Amino acid sequence: MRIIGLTGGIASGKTSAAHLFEELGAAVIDADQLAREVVQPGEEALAQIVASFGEKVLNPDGTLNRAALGEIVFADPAARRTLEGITHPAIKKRAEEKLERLRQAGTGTAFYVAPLLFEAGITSRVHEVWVVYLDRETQIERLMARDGLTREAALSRIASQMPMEEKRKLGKIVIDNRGSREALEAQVRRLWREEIADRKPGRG
Ligand SMILES: CC(C)(COP(=O)(O)OP(=O)(O)OC[C@H]1O[C@@H](n2cnc3c(N)ncnc32)[C@H](O)[C@@H]1O)[C@@H](O)C(=O)NCCC(=O)NCCS
Ligand SMILES: Nc1ncnc2c1ncn2[C@@H]1O[C@H](COP(=O)(O)OP(=O)(O)OP(=O)(O)O)[C@@H](O)[C@H]1O
Repeated sequence: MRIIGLTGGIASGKTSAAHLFEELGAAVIDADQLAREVVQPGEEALAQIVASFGEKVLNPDGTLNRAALGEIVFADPAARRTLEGITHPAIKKRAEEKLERLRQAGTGTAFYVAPLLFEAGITSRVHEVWVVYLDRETQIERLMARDGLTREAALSRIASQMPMEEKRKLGKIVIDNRGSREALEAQVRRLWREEIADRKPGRG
């Protein structure tokens, strides 16, 4: 099974691109989604987060208060590393399980969508890396609009990741998402045809 790592900066359009590949028939595993699964009530990672950050990162119903935890970790690199030390092993384990299931199902190509593919050193687990690229100003605008963040909060999230210009240089393929949604879709369709369907007929 060929595993393509799909990465890019925050709000670059990874999820949007992945959905388009999925519509074309690709298998997709999304690290952000796994990150949500591993902190559900009852999961070991949630207990560890509470032990490290206190009850203030919980909602009254016992679920993780993501906004409260986000405010802490995107303002404090040491706190972010603590959180990553808890969540990343659990995310990686779950990703391996999902990849194994896809492999057993005879999947040809799977996308592993992960914002921190380079930062977390997961590149060795994928066969190639594709990067969704965006210029900084559009990135700030889309991030503020999607998450309702102030410019300052958006900038601190962006600063917690490897700069987009660096990520761009590391991609085997760069998907340019500065343009419209239609332009993104056109690139995805072309890549699907040229890089996946024509190379390996059949499902993803
Ligand atoms: C801090 C948390 C609770 C904030 O939750 P929130 O719902 O606001 O954001 P969400 O999880 O949807 O992430 C949005 C984007 O933030 C960026 N981001 C998330 N975690 C990190 C991080 N540790 N470092 C840098 N950027 C990050 C990514 O680009 C991600 O796509 C959450 O992001 C989290 O648990 N992060 C730690 C786990 C992690 O590293 N996830 C990234 C996938 S491996
Ligand atoms: N070409 C585009 N034109 C306009 N808006 C777009 C375009 N592509 C994506 N968006 C919007 O930009 C925002 C970020 O896109 P998306 O959520 O796909 O990014 P992401 O890389 O998965 O982000 P994150 O790292 O935070 O998970 C979303 O609100 C999405 O709808």
